Amino acid sequence: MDTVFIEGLEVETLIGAYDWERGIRQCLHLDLHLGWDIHPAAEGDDLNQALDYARVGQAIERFAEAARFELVETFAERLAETLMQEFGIPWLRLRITKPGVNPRARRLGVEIERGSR
Ligand SMILES: Nc1nc2c(c(=O)[nH]1)N=C([C@H](O)[C@@H](O)CO)CN2
Repeated sequence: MDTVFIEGLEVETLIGAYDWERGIRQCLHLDLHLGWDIHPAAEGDDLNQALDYARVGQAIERFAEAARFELVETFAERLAETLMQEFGIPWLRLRITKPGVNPRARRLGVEIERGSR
């Protein structure tokens, strides 16, 4: 299956399991690969047939704005459900990196794949 992707998207949200994290907003880095058949959009040169990555980005911003989770796992699961439902995405891979947690690690976070190709 073809994919539409968004890499290195930064969002601010309330996220964290510790008390000191419940009163601040932190940055998460998102990489998404979204399964989508691009043929209909390409044949008609028609945005209405495309998975509009601008609209997906806006939906992610809205989701992050409202989210109040402790774990990046929960953020990932709920965001995947939201995007698949709202846009009819059949499959996605989502990687979430939480910067600044461990200075000895280059990156840490979670990666999930949901749906079927
Ligand atoms: N697997 C996870 N481990 C940890 C998480 C998490 O969301 N998933 N969160 C924390 C803390 O919130 C940490 O990020 C604070 O710096 C610790 N481990």
